[in-house]
Amino acid sequence: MSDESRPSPTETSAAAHAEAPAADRTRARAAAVIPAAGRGVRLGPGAPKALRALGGTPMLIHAVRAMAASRGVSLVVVVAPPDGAAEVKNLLDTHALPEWTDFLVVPGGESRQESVRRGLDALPPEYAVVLVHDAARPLVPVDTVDAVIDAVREGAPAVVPAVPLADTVKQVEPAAAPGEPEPVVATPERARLRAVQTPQGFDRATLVRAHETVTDDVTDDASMVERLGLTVVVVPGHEEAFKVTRPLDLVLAEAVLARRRLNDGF
Ligand SMILES: Nc1ccn([C@@H]2O[C@H](COP(=O)(O)OP(=O)(O)OP(=O)(O)O)[C@@H](O)[C@H]2O)c(=O)n1
Ligand SMILES: C[C@](O)(CO)[C@H](O)COP(=O)(O)O
Repeated sequence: MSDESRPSPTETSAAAHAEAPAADRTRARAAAVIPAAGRGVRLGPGAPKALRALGGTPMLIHAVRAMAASRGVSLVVVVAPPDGAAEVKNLLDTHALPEWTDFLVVPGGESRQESVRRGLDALPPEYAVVLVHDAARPLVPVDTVDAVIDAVREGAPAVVPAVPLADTVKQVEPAAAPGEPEPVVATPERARLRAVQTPQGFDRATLVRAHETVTDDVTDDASMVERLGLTVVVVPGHEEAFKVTRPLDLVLAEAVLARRRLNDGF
């Protein structure tokens, strides 16, 4: 479908989707929630991080395309910066996106957790599988997205893509006062640690329950499911699914994109 004929994200209708049996996740349709409402303070001054350009295209559009590239994803819900929903709708209307995916835009909240919850609240009922993907991970390959969906469809309540660590990690005691040292209290066995990426995939009912139950601040959605006492399954992540957090990450992302364009003959 051309950009001109694709329905506006505001016009996308939940009724357009067929009902999937709640108990059968093997063929369940997946929706991706993309929290994109962060400021990007660690990236430095400028527009909200998701709206900053990567290879001339907003980072958010890369992230949306990464989700929509999967045939398993039939709805993408973008959680926009609170005052940026109109701009995000306009971006989705004016960039080429796969025709098999519908789009919704909702305003975000004060924290990532709150933004994800708002995205969940906007989901039409027929989606039994939900991915949560950071706008700040614009270059995740489609194979990683598909692996996460497959693992949820096979019955895991929660799935995270993860990679081994290159650095040794130390646990420290917080400094007693600013400028004071942070003594090391432990060195976890590196071979048992993983750096966790997104998209994280969930049985929808489980993720909704996790967000209703866990109210304290956490840094990812899977940890909320862990707190329910459920098992979170790990699938292989990908080095290109890194999070753009600091300025150097943007340099790396530009390089990865340039390499892809070279390989694709653009
Ligand atoms: N209130 C918030 C905060 C974060 N996010 C999203 O959560 C993802 C991961 O967060 P992070 O990389 O920490 O982004 P920021 O919060 O923007 O970064 P910073 O902490 O540097 O400001 C990002 O896609 C970000 O847009 C969100 O939707 N709503
Ligand atoms: C969800 C996440 O990307 C998993 O690694 C990460 O925890 C987000 O952390 P942030 O501090 O909100 O960037």
